[in-house]
Amino acid sequence: MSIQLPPLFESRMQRWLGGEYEDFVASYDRPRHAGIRVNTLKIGLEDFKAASPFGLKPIPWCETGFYVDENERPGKHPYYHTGLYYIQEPSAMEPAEALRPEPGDRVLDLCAAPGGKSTQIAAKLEGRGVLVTNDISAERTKALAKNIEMSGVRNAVVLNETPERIAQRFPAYFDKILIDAPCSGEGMFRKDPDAVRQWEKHSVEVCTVMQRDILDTVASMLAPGGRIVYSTCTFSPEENEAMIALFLARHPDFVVGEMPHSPLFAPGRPEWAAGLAESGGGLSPLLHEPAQGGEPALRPEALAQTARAARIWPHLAEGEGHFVCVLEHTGEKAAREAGAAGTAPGPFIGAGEPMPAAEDGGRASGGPKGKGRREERGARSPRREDKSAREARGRGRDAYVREEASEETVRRACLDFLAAHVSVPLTGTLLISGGYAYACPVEPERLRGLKVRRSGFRLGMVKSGGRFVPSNALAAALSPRESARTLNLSSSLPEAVSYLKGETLTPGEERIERAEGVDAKGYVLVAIDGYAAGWGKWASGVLKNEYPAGWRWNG
Ligand SMILES: C[S@@+](CC[C@H](N)C(=O)[O-])C[C@H]1O[C@@H](n2cnc3c(N)ncnc32)[C@H](O)[C@@H]1O
Repeated sequence: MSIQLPPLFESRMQRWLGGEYEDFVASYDRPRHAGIRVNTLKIGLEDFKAASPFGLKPIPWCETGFYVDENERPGKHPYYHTGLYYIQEPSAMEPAEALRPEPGDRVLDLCAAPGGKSTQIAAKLEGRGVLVTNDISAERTKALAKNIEMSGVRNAVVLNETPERIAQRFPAYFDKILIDAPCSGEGMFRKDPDAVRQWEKHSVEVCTVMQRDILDTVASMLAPGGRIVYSTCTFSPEENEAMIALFLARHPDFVVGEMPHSPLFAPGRPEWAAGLAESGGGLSPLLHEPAQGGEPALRPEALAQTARAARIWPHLAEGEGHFVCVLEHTGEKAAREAGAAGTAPGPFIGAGEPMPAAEDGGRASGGPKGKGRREERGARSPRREDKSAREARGRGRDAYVREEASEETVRRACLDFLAAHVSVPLTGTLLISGGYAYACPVEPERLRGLKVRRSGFRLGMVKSGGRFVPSNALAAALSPRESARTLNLSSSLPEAVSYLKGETLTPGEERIERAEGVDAKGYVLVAIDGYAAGWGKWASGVLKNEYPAGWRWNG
């Protein structure tokens, strides 16, 4: 075997798997499986299948997931940069499927970085409802925010907080919560040899204490009748079945729910956890703590429920090792009125004068722009549009400089920019935070005092001289028909990669597609094969590249 497994891990697995052990270890010598998940916020599934640069083989438990050949280098295609797909390990696609988020839900993804499952949840929300996505690691939330933004998500808040502090602000708030728990990572030994080295450090003992605390805190954030999905990428029963059974003992208002794809996966193994408790063995100190009333911590009826969880085994499925368990709250779900606290309060654009929405809301509708585009945009009066753009410029400079980008200045500049450049039905509260304008999908006061990486959909900021600079998050979330000006590049020509590398392009004026009455000079949405990538600023045949340094194509 090419991987040196920790001896303690080997002996434990041998004991539990018995005759299956040989097949299990043999899987370490087989190549790992690579997957991509189509981002339906930006492209329809059928459109992607038709346009895919890679051979696709469906992943049976995720409709939008496909096995791909890693040698085709999916991270090195312009479509990756336009957020058309996310590169994700196939088994890791199951937890968000089991969560079953629906448009309009309030969802928390607590341990979210770098954002594989958050982007999957966001696609399922279809831009409606709220996604609060969090990670305790400040460094890792940078990648999380980037992935959320590159995927064109408009209704997410990105936090960098402890579960306890989030719970103080969001009691009984969420319909669905995903805990992709920090774990000892045994299921990643094949994918990531470093996980073997990390096993001692992120030991089962340490992880179980963290997992117990996370589960208890999360329970207080779930609305009655809500659903939690708990997942790990490890095999140890202490972190899986035993963890769930201990949770059920402390929280009798939860039951283990059915897994949506259970026939595809192996069941949970309650008997392994029971064996640990009976032998007084096991690597978790929690197994030896008596529950309330002096009863044994692991109760048989709670353990029995964990057979309904799913184990994904590398020797039985085409994916790495995972454990996924659905926890359903038995309380009654309360009906929520549209616009009730915490849901998006409604369009804010144009100070109560929303621009007309694209017919389909503009999502998943990118694609090559048809003839009809100008007609659709014609719904917006070109005269009004021109006037508003002129006013924004005219009022501009001096006023902005004098006001030193006060919140009101940023707010006004943002609204002016949106009015002149995009027609997009934004909802939420227009919030100014850290100099940036955001469309915030939750009541802003909930975020007060929290460490926030993104207060919502980042729209842009005012720079010196009073210029409003739109964010790339705004560009990535638009479809070309929602932009006043677009330059469409072809993925089959070097210009697409040049743009993604941050280079200046020199497109002629005739290539700047624009709404009626809009001249070519100014901010242009740059799209690749009809899918938005970022901004450029066009003047006199030169497109200044505004693609952010941190997103650029390397190598
Ligand atoms: C398995 S990874 C998450 C992967 C992620 N869900 C995805 O799909 O891309 C676990 C994450 O939990 C975070 N974490 C660890 N302890 C945490 C805690 N107490 N609260 C929130 N996040 C935590 C780690 O920083 C790590 O990024």
